[in-house]
Amino acid sequence: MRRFDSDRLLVATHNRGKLEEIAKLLETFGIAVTAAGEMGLPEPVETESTFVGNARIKAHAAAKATGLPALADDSGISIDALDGAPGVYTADWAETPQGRDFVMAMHKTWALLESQDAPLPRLAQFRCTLVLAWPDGHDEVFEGVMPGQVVWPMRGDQGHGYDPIFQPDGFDVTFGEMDRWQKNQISHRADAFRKLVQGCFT
Ligand SMILES: O=c1nc[nH]c2c1ncn2[C@H]1C[C@H](O)[C@@H](COP(=O)(O)OP(=O)(O)OP(=O)(O)O)O1
Ligand SMILES: [Mg+2]
Repeated sequence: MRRFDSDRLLVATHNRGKLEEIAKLLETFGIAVTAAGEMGLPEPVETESTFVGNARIKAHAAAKATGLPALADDSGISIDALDGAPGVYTADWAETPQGRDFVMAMHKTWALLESQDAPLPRLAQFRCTLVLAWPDGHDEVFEGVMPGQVVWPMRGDQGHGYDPIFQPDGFDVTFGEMDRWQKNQISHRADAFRKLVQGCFT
């Protein structure tokens, strides 16, 4: 495993909610973040059907374009009663001609569960795959998971994406109701970051 040895890391995401969480997670280790958007890097098309495949596309595109190591996060929610959907397509379910609409996507998700009469609790996992890529093509992969359930109605406005309908195991609040930095200590992203830090920063 290759060690990352700098006080600044390029993060290949165009999602502001994710970026804030990642910046906070890295701050703990004295690492500042540069976002791909700030460097004018384009958002690559995510053509793979796995989290790791799409994280690799994003991380390697940014590393190649800049000559710097780059970190990408591909994530999503997998719902048991929907055979793991939306999964890799979590962001796609929110796409509209006007941009992403997560409220619409959450309605769609719940309506689908209702139409299938899915039993309660509606078990689900948030997953996060991190890829740290170097310009020479080498990379490291780390995966995190947070089990929980999809709930309705939507609750809370603290987070981003599908946070208002995801209640993590062991809590009676949704990610959307949780203090953002508390979420950031227990989430799928935090789980993957713990492994990244163990593998590459220490
Ligand atoms: O902690 C989370 N809390 C709520 N929702 C979340 C979370 N983590 C991922 N999600 C959802 C929304 C996101 O849109 C999609 C991931 O899609 P994904 O392609 O990995 O990210 P993205 O397109 O938003 O940004 P980018 O690819 O530039 O990193 O899953
Ligand atoms: Mg994306």
